[in-house]
Amino acid sequence: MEKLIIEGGRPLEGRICVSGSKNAALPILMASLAVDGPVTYTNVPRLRDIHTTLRLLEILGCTAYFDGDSVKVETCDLVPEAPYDLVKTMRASVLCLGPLLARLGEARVSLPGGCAIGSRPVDLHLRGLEQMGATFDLEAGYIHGRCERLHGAHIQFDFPTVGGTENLLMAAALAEGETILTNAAREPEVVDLANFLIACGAKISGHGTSIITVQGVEKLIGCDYRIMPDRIEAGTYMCAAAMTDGQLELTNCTLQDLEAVDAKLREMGVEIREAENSIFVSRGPDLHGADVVTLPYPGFPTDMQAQIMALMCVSRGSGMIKETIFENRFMHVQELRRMGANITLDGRTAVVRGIKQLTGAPVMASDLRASASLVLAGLAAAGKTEVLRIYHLDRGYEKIEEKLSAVGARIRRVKY
Ligand SMILES: CC(=O)N[C@H]1[C@@H](OP(=O)(O)OP(=O)(O)OC[C@H]2O[C@@H](n3ccc(=O)[nH]c3=O)[C@H](O)[C@@H]2O)O[C@H](CO)[C@@H](O)[C@@H]1O
Ligand SMILES: C=C(OP(=O)(O)O)C(=O)O
Repeated sequence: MEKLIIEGGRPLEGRICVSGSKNAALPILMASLAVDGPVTYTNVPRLRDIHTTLRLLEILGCTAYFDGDSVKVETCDLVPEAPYDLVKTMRASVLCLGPLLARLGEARVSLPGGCAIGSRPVDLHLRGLEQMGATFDLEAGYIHGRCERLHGAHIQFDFPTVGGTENLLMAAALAEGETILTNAAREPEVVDLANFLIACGAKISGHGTSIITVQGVEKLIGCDYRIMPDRIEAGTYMCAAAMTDGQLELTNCTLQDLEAVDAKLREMGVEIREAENSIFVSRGPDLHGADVVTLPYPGFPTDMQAQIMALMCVSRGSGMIKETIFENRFMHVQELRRMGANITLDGRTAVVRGIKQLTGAPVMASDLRASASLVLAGLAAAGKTEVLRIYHLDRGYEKIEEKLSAVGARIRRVKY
C-alpha cells in the first residue's frame, strides 16, 4: 500500500498543466467498441481507471494500448462478456452495455454495484435500452442483454443521468431510425462523447441541451480525437491555490465548463482570471464561506463538493453544503474533523464554520474526491498530514505529487 506524506502550510506558486478528463475519456474509450476501424486518442490521462478500461477493451476483443502520448484502440473480434473482476473496480465498465448491444446484439456485463458514495443504480440505462428493443435477465450478478438490431425510441429520463445518457447515446448512434433523449444530461463530458461519435460519422444534434436527437447510422468509422481537459482536476487545483494563499496558473484548461465552480469561488472571494487556454487563481484578501448545492450540470458538480468543503474549512465565517446527487458523499467530513475542521452534518447538509488553520494528522481516504479534499487540507494545514489509501486518488489525479511538488508543495509518496 502507498500513502502520501504532506508537510503543509506552504503557498503553492507556479504553473500546473491540467490533464485530460477521466470522466470524458472513460465513456469515449468505451465508445470505441461501437467503431469499425482504428481510433487514436490524445490527451488521455494515465490513470488507474484508464488502464482498467484498456484491459477491459482487450478482454472484449479490441487491441487497446498507450503508444507514446496517444492511445490506440481497434475492435477485432468482439466478445460480449465484461467480467466481474474488472467491473467491480470501475463503475464506468457498465458503459460497454450500449455499444456491445448495438454491435453484437448481446452483452453480458457484471452488475457494477454501489460504492462508498452511494448505491449507483443503472435502472435508467436498462429501461432506455429496453425501449430500444433489448431484453435483460439477471444471471448470477450479471446483466445479460439481448436484442435484434436496436431501434430508435423516445426516451424520457426520470433524472438527467450522466452514465445513462452516455450509454443510450452510444446505442442510438448505431440503432435503426431516430432516438430522442429528453431530460438528458448536459455535462461537458456527455458533449465530448457526442462530439467523438460525430467525428466517427454519427448523426447527433442537441448535445449540451436536455433534448438530444440521434439518427442511427449503419456503421461508425475510426478517427483521431483529443479528449477534453479535466474540469474537476482544474477545480481541485483552483482550491489548492486559494487554500494555501498561493498563486497558480493552470494551463490546458478554460473556465468554459467550470461556470458554477468559477462563480462560487469568486463569491467566496477567490481571485480568478482567464487567459488563452489557462486560468490564474489566487486567494484574494477576504476568503469567506458560501452556500453550495450540488446539482446536475450546469449546477455545482458533486465531484467538486469535497474540495470546496476543504476550502470552506479555512475560510472566514460559515457556509452550507447540500449534496443532492449521492446519498453518502460526506465520508471526508470525519477525516477533516480529525484535522480540526468545524463541520456539522445533518443528513445531506453540512454546515462548515471556518477556522484559522487546520492541523496535520493521519487521515484515511474513502473515495476519489474525498481523497482530494484531504490532500488539499494537508497542503494548507500546519504540520504533517499522512493520507492513507491513496489508490482512490490514483483513479482520478494524474501525477498529483509531481504536479504539486513542482509548485512548491512538500509532498511525497511512500510505501507502507
Ligand atoms: C448528475 C451527476 O452529477 N452525475 C455524476 C455521476 O455520474 P454517474 O453517471 O455515475 O451517475 P448518474 O448521473 O447516472 O446518477 C445521478 C443520480 O441518478 C441516480 N440514478 C442514476 C442512474 C440510474 O440508472 N438510476 C438512478 O437512480 C443515481 O443514484 C444518482 O443519484 O457521478 C459521476 C462521478 O462522480 C459524476 O462525474 C457525474 O457528474
Ligand atoms: C466518483 C467519481 O468517479 P466514478 O464515477 O468513476 O466512480 C468521480 O469522478 O468523482
